[in-house]
Amino acid sequence: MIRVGLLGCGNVAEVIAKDNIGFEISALYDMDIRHAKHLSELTGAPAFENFEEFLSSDFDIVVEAASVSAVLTHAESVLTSGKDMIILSVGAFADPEFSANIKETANKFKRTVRIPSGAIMGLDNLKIGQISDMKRLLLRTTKNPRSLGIETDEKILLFSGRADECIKKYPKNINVAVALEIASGHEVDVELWADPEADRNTHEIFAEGEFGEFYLRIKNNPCPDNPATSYLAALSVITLLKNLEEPIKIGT
Ligand SMILES: NC(=O)C1=CN([C@@H]2O[C@H](COP(=O)(O)OP(=O)(O)OC[C@H]3O[C@@H](n4cnc5c(N)ncnc54)[C@H](O)[C@@H]3O)[C@@H](O)[C@H]2O)C=CC1
Ligand SMILES: O=C([O-])CC(=O)C(=O)O
Repeated sequence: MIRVGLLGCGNVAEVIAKDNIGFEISALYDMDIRHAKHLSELTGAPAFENFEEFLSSDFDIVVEAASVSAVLTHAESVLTSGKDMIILSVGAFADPEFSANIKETANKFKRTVRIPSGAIMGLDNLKIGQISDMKRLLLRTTKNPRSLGIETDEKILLFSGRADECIKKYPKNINVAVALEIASGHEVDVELWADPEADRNTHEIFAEGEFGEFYLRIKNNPCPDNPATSYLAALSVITLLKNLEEPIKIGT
């Protein structure tokens, strides 16, 4: 059975820890030790205060559900320690230097970094953008102002521009845009809306290219303890782990 070390023991990690299908939680690390200890009580896995001790303990793969800054700080040492990694805070890859360095390190140490589809769908076949022309790719995300850390009585456009700029301003809310960029191999335009009427996190994807046209809208239920994060993001990681060692892979 795959043994998982959780980097980040918040809201997504708790869903993963509770629904461990085909894998076991073997180590826990969070910069807030209380969060790691809470999951330790649920899973029986040890909670580490020191990142190096966490990393050298006995498990196969680090599942990151922490923050963009945690990825920037720790991803390289995870790979050099000989462990694979699943990265949910994919916004870190908007930094081209970091991205190139992780690719080089993963190659050198023969490790794999997997980026789950997270809070969106449709990512698999948008990869065709890597080999065929795509002339429009837009992500329109709408969340409740509370999730975005602001207050407003009316629906407002908070950001319109490139994904790599948006993730700098909203690192906890728009990782999906960077996932779209990596999958499609194209720049993504982003609109981020705050809507006080929104009780779900909605992502709309508009794509147009050599293949034809594509529109997708997903209305995500929020996670129980963090309305900014969609429940789907946790399900996506669990499903990725469940299928990790399957010999037949589905999806592009
Ligand atoms: N790719 C995607 O589609 C999605 C990505 N996300 C991202 O996943 C991550 C986890 O989300 P949630 O569980 O809802 O967040 P959360 O805020 O509930 O939990 C994050 C946990 O990580 C810990 N943490 C943060 N920075 C850390 C660091 N540098 N070192 C160690 N621990 C650290 C925090 O103390 C907290 O316990 C967030 O970065 C979020 O933006 C969330 C939803 C969708
Ligand atoms: O959970 C979501 O709907 C999207 C999200 O927070 C992110 O991409 O960072």
